[in-house]
Amino acid sequence: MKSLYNVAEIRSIEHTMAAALPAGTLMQRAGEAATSAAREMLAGRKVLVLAGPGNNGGDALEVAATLAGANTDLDADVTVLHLPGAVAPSPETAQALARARASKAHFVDTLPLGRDWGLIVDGLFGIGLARPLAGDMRALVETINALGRPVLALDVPSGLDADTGAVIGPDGVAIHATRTITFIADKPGLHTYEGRDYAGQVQVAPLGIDPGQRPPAGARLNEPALFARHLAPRRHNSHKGSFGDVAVVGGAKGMAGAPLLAARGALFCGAGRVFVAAIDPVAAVDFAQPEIMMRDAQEFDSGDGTLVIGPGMGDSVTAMRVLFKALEGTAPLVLDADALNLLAASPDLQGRLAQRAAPAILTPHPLEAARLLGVTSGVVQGDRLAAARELASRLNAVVVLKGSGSVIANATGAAVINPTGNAGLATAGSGDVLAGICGSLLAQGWQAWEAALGAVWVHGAAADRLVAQGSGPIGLTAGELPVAARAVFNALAR
Ligand SMILES: NC(=O)C1=CN([C@@H]2O[C@H](COP(=O)(O)OP(=O)(O)OC[C@H]3O[C@@H](n4cnc5c(N)ncnc54)[C@H](OP(=O)(O)O)[C@@H]3O)[C@@H](O)[C@H]2O)[C@@H](O)CC1
Ligand SMILES: Nc1ncnc2c1ncn2[C@@H]1O[C@H](COP(=O)(O)OP(=O)(O)O)[C@@H](O)[C@H]1O
Ligand SMILES: [K+]
Repeated sequence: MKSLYNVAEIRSIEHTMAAALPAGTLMQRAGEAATSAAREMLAGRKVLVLAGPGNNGGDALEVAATLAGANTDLDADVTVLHLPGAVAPSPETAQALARARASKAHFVDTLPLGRDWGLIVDGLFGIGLARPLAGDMRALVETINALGRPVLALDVPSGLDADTGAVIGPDGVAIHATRTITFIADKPGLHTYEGRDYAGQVQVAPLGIDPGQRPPAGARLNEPALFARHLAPRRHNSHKGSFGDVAVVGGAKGMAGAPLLAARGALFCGAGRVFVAAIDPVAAVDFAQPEIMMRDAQEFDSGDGTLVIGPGMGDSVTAMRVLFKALEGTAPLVLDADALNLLAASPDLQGRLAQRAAPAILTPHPLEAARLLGVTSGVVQGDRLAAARELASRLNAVVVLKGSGSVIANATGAAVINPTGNAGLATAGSGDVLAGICGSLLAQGWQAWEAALGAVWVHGAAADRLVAQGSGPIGLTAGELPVAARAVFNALAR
């Protein structure tokens, strides 16, 4: 299981472990693990080690001491930019400083000129960063980022909030790492919002702490194991009725494509029968996808089928009426796009949703989530896990808060961050496809929680597959996703 621990949880594990080990052991282990990572990354002799005032700086000093130690086979030329704080360092950091001072590393207090570093080790700040980087520290981070050299961040890229993935701001800066070696356990902020861009490749160094002995984490990374029980080869003796009906409700004038994309998402991920119930019907058939049955939303009765409601739906009286009827009914629901905006404008509809017994998945992007919560999208992005959990609990639904590192949360407070997907998905219509995939899995009998996890994982993996094949990220189109999702899904089911 890929657990994600927040700073309070990490501190508590650290506290327990430190009490059971000789002083300084954890920092020495952090230094050893980081040194191995540094050796793998070296792209030249010259190494710059940035050592800040706290224990993150202590880790960096351990790395410097080992890379430039008497026993090393490396011919590294190590420079330590040491930036001690006003208060005395912890005993373990003081010990690391003494070791680094006794090594061949040379110490400086301003950044040397030149840009030919074979590696930069970022040990400025870790999980103890308490406020935005300012003054000289800010200028240093900006200069380091402008050098464009390989950077190994220790624990967390300095300036990034390990809980939220936000650069600590307002208008903050953070180190852009090539790779982050994070200690004790993985952290949510490395995988969502700005975290993926700043952390680069993430490696976990457990420091000898047995994952089995850690308390349960508040969040985790999405992986097929979380929805694997629904992944089974199809029985020979099956028919289209075995895989459920999906009806996509949407498509106001000028937005007919959105429900078609959702319908294709549903079809290519295995729903038995797929309908589009259009608010403003424009075509009797989708010639590119004639399997999709076209209906008029005002007359359509979906029976027990799953409803995906919202793509391109608009905010007309008809749209409102159709949404109201859906909330009154007992069908499993996926609420997306305009359905979420209509919901945000109506506390009555929100109350009805919260009281439904049938499953519901909501797929807001950050602005839709902000409207539902009555805050700005900045507030939502500032703590994506909290926003997704709050929405899920208020509306008694599974919530997918979309964007880099989508967060899936449920009403009991569970939160999962999705690692698949890439910026190729930042294109109109990709969210519609996701909503359709969610509906498809619900229609095939998946529980809402697992349907959301599976759909988000497959949707992201489809985009990753397209990029690997050269069809993106630039210019990847939403219409390519359903076929790629089918390939991903079948590979999983096998
Ligand atoms: N303990 C252990 O067993 C282990 C710990 N480990 C390592 O320790 C790291 C946590 O260490 P930490 O708690 O010392 O915090 P850290 O991130 O170094 O920063 C705190 C310092 O920064 C300062 N400061 C904060 N914000 C600032 C700002 N904006 N601008 C300027 N200064 C600012 C703050 O000063 P103050 O706020 O008090 O003024 C304080 O001096 C963790 O990420 C991991 O790398 C590993 O070795 C594993 C074992
Ligand atoms: N940088 C990114 N990394 C991963 N996924 C992304 C990224 N940008 C967008 N996405 C995904 O793409 C989809 C976009 O959905 P949405 O914003 O609703 O767009 P639209 O309404 O145009 O379809 C979501 O699933 C979102 O998580
Ligand atoms: K750091």
